[in-house]
Amino acid sequence: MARQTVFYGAVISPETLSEYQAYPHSLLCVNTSGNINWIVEDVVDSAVQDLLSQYGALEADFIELKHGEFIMPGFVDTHTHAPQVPNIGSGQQHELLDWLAQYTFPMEARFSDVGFARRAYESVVRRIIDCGTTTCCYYGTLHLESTKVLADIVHAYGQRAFVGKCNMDRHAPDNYVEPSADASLAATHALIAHIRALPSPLVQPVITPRFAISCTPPLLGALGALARADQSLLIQTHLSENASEVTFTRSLFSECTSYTDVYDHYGLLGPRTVLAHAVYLDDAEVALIKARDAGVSHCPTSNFNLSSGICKVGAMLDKGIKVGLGTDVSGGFSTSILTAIQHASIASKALAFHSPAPAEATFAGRQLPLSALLHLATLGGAQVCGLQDRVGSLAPGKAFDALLVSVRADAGNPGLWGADLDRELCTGDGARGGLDAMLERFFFTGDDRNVRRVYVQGRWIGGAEERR
Ligand SMILES: O=c1[nH]c(=O)c2nc[nH]c2[nH]1
Ligand SMILES: [Zn+2]
Repeated sequence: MARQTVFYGAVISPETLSEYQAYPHSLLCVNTSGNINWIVEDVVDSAVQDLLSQYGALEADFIELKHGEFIMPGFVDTHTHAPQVPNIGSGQQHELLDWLAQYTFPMEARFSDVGFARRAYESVVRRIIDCGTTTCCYYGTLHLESTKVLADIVHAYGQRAFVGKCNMDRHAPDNYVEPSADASLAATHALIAHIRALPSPLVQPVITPRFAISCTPPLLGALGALARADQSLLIQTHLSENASEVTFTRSLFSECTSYTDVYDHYGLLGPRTVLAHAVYLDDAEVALIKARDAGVSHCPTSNFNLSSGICKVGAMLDKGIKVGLGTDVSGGFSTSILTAIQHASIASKALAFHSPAPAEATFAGRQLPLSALLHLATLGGAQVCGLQDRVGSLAPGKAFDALLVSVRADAGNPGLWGADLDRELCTGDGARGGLDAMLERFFFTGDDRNVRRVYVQGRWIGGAEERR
């Protein structure tokens, strides 16, 4: 941003799993570095000029939000596969291992063609940004050059992201497998060097062993050693998604006490590890994840779609485990975290049908409240990828990674027209001025039409409204 920008209007931001801030009339100032400078809540119109003067912001760009619009933190997608976006909506009658073999590996293999990868990734990244994802953990394919292209595109489009070259040296088709652990490691190093040479630090590399089945013990060991040697690297992988996968993994690693223990054994389980799915865990595995302070990416759309199962998120939250949301395309059929929010809510309700809440539980066995859904989609995701001090909520000193959301009729989403017509709903009673109702409607009936603007580090990078 060349100048400071001040937004005047409704601001929503998570605080804890049980509470969030919702102020209908805030002033929020973004400085020229794209960080939030200051926020003043509950500002009446007549006080705006005085406050701008007091803060030395009379020259700032001034954006006044309309009735039915609000600012909130951008979504954090803690797990998705960029090369699988072209496969969205196909092969969904299969469970994980058949789906990988019949649909996923053949599509990913096509990314050996760098030209194909460039065309695909340009549209994939644009689509994910326009859904409101300001930080994204991306799996690429096995291919070094194509994954460099993915990182370049993410960087050029201005999204905050982690980009990983998938590691896979066994149990894969001949045309889509790495020749050795050494080759896989060398390509991983080359991708890390490439990403770190990009002009801005918004894009970071991530160690990406596909899952234990796909990696030989020497490869897992080498990646664990890399993670130990470079403590700034994130690790992402899949854990315990599907019953057949768990059985196969246990047969491959009989020396380990559990699937989770495989990653721990090879030095891949720590505070910077993002574990996608975590559906079939026993108590000892949950305790191990907590002890290592690893984070879980809850991917409910994928878990329903591939008939995998339901992650017991509430129980993990009660234990203090970090949890965020993942779209997991194309196991999941939507690039939008809004869909993951909807399915996280349904998943919690489905669990509650069968296992009512224990007396001491806050979240286990209960439907997730709106506050927890907001937290999972933003600050929880930021915690999972170690970015909680930079993003995930709106506070002075943090980066302005944010969405300008509209639930107005002119956003063009017929599912939300009532929110505009019904001023009582949007205005509401009391200090929160109907913001709870607007947020709930956005989460459950909103889509990318309602994501009017997407900002990362103060830069307007996408959304439905045409950029200047
Ligand atoms: O949902 C998933 N998508 C994948 O691509 C994958 N690979 C291993 N395990 C996986 N699970
Ligand atoms: Zn996945």
